[in-house]
Amino acid sequence: MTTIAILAGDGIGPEVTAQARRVLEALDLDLTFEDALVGGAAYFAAGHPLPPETLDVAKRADAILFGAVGDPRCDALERRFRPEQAILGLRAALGLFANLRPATLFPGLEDASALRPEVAREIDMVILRELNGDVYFGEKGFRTAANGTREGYDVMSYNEAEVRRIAVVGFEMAKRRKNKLCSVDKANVLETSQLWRDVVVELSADYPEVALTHMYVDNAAMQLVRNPGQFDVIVTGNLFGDILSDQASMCAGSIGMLPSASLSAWSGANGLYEPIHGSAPDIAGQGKANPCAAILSAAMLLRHSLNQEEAALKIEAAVSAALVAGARTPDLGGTMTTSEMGDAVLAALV
Ligand SMILES: NC(=O)c1ccc[n+]([C@@H]2O[C@H](COP(=O)([O-])OP(=O)(O)OC[C@H]3O[C@@H](n4cnc5c(N)ncnc54)[C@H](O)[C@@H]3O)[C@@H](O)[C@H]2O)c1
Ligand SMILES: CC(C)[C@H](C(=O)O)[C@@H](O)C(=O)O
Ligand SMILES: [Mg+2]
Repeated sequence: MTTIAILAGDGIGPEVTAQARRVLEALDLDLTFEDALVGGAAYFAAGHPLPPETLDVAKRADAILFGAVGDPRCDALERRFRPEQAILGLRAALGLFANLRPATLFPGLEDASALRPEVAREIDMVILRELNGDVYFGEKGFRTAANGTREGYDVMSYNEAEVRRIAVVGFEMAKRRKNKLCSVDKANVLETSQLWRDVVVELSADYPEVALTHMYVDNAAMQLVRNPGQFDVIVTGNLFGDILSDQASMCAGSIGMLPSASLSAWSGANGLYEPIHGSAPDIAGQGKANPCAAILSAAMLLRHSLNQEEAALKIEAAVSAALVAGARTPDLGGTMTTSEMGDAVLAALV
């Protein structure tokens, strides 16, 4: 029996996850679903954004389908109680260091992209984001200097083992795609990035067939909108990957279109799958959220954790067919509700 943990979370999380679940159920794969509270929903119900029972459910499951966490009512809480700590806690507890964020333009979405159609059409990349280190997990705090000046700090660091294991995934992915790996850093300013670059260069000796390039993150942000077609696999740190992937989403039409897989090993066992977007409090409860990123995350779950490539392709083809047929939520310029978009994908599932 295969168990999928459903951690729907806050805001539009439960709305989009429900559609992804419907699609998984329709495939008749003999999956069992186990729901657990996470984020603000868990804080209000159980006093903690990642209660031990939820972590247990996540650890026991064969894979996790995650919605989103974040609730404006929690923004003033002590940090350890904030909803966002739940996703950070899961990534750390499960050792999910490799975050795959594919960005492709589905046919017909040229008009939704923020780029000119002929530029947008070329997007077909994966942003591989390191997920267990960087400034996210360094020492952090507030302090007050003797003169009363307040200071906040977050230490950025990577050790070479952390860089090497994500770089290996980057090279391996590039080998399975177009043999192009672009490592994005800020080595002109940051020692963390200099070590990152040195380690990536050392490793490249093992992958002579992969064309390795390096790009500073500010230039990468510019190149992503100038000519996204130049990228195949981008490998980068936690913070840069977070920012660049939101940016890439608008090149591909909408933040509601980009799925992700968070893996603890190249094989993908026990992964966590979630849209790259957040809980979108501005549209929560209105049926406006695009469920495609969540549905496509379910496809990634089948591919990477359950070894069900055929079923994954079926879901991706159904999303594509629904879009080609004109199915659109408001973010894509349409009027469909979240569940109508789910209906359209289900109807296209063959
Ligand atoms: N992994 C996660 O759980 C995750 C990811 C990002 C942000 N967050 C949290 O979500 C909350 C809101 O953050 P934010 O507003 O910066 O980012 P967001 O991604 O939630 O929303 C940004 C903008 O994109 C829109 N949007 C997002 N997803 C959409 C969808 N599926 N369909 C249509 N439109 C969509 C929103 O309406 C909003 O205008 C915060 O608490 C943040 O910390 C959580
Ligand atoms: C909610 C937040 C902690 C998270 C991140 O920064 O990783 C989000 O932006 C994401 O992209 O998954
Ligand atoms: Mg983000």
